[in-house]
Amino acid sequence: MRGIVKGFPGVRALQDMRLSLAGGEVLALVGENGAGKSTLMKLLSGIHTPDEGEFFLDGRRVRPRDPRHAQELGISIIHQEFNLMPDLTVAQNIFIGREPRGRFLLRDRELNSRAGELIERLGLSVRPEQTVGTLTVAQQQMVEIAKALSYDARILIMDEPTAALNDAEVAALHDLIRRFVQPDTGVIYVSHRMNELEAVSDRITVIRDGRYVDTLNTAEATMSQVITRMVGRELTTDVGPEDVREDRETVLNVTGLCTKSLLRDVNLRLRQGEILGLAGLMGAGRTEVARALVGADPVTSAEVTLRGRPVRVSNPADAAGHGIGYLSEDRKQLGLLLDQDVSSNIGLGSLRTRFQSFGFVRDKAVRAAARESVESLRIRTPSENQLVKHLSGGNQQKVALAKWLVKDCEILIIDEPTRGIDVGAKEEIYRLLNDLAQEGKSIIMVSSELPELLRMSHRIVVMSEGRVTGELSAEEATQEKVMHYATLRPESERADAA
Ligand SMILES: Nc1ncnc2c1ncn2[C@@H]1O[C@H](COP(=O)(O)OP(=O)(O)OP(=O)(O)O)[C@@H](O)[C@H]1O
Repeated sequence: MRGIVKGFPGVRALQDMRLSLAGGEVLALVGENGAGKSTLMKLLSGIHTPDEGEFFLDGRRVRPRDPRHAQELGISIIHQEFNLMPDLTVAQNIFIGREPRGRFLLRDRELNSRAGELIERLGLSVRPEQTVGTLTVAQQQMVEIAKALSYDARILIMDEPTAALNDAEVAALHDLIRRFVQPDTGVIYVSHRMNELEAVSDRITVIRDGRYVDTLNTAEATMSQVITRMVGRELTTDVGPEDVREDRETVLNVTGLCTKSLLRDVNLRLRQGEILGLAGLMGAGRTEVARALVGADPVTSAEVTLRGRPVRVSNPADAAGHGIGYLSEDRKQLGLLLDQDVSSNIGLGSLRTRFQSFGFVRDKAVRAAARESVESLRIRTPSENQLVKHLSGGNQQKVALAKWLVKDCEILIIDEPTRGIDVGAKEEIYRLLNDLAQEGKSIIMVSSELPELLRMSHRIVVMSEGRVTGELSAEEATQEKVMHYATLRPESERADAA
């Protein structure tokens, strides 16, 4: 691709952009939130059309008109949010819209056998007749890959494919990518996770502010070179938790938290000014704890006290009323109003408490607070008046976080706060969280990125299969110790103790 220009109203998303993918390679595409990665990939896969620029495939000039045309050219894209039908089987999803004709039973048998071949070729751990809705996120992603392959894709684009995967699943995905790459196929891998680039890519193309910056050979590059090119400045990564005194008041105390589906007898204590990390593998129950605490899911039993006083939190609005903020891990449910502007979204949660006097909303104050957040979190937007739906994924996440930072909560429960957020902005968020803790706010942070938890938490509570299996202070916590507790089967632990 060369000379690519793409604009949206008020935004120059890409200018004079270029990119080349060789046969047999995995090319990583990196850049800050809003740098233009998704836009570039959407041009390549025919979702948007460029204002200017040329595409060449095997030296021949092409122009993907629409997604179907791109697919015919052998270009497939797997988005962060999958395009799968949960009620259909794996085989039906792979061949959706292309089912063989003929009698129903025969048709299903042929579908299953064709899907079976694909699955075997890729060595996937799913069966053709499984219903997609019952699969894990990692397995659903495998179905997406099988689907892309069934179109004889030669170029496979993966947009942040590991955002919802655990370490073992990431390794399995990287294996799969390696198997997919043949001399005449290639993969473009968009990710914010620097350590994965080293593991999976051959070359790394860096873009910044919609422009091409550089392409490096992964084997020869250091990650700090990549990061410096990405953010255009040196990054300091020295923040970590400041000490919290042991004698600080307990703000939130939870005992015997149980839910119907998963949680068994969870006990948690959160002190003032503390960042408490919640660790565990996917499905361990971390998100369930967060949701139960803010009343987003029903609990079967729990005793919750806030500064020693028993409280009952029956829904997230209730929680907010008690000064408990909750940032969901789910992008689609971040609590953003996509059709409203950045400023309204940031101010929304605090209208009554911060931005209202004599019944009038102080619009100027809301805008000033929004501008401050835009600056401190480096939210990439033409102004605070831009509609949130026009922001890139990572920038939407920042707006969601800003909403809670502005609201001035006593307790902040944040689930995967830096998912999809670029390295530079991560540092800003860590700094802000630390400042909040210093001011005496208390934070529960759920994250599947262990290095992030180890760096940020004063204490780490580890869960497995719906129970708390261990607790580690910042001094004693290591990756190995956390993993030990995270993989402990609570039953066997009890057997050990006996
Ligand atoms: N439909 C649209 N209308 C207006 N602006 C848009 C639209 N789509 C993208 N943009 C803008 O184009 C720029 C590039 O966005 P893009 O989604 O490509 O970034 P990205 O590099 O993928 O970011 P992230 O890492 O956050 O996913 C951003 O400033 C974004 O706000």
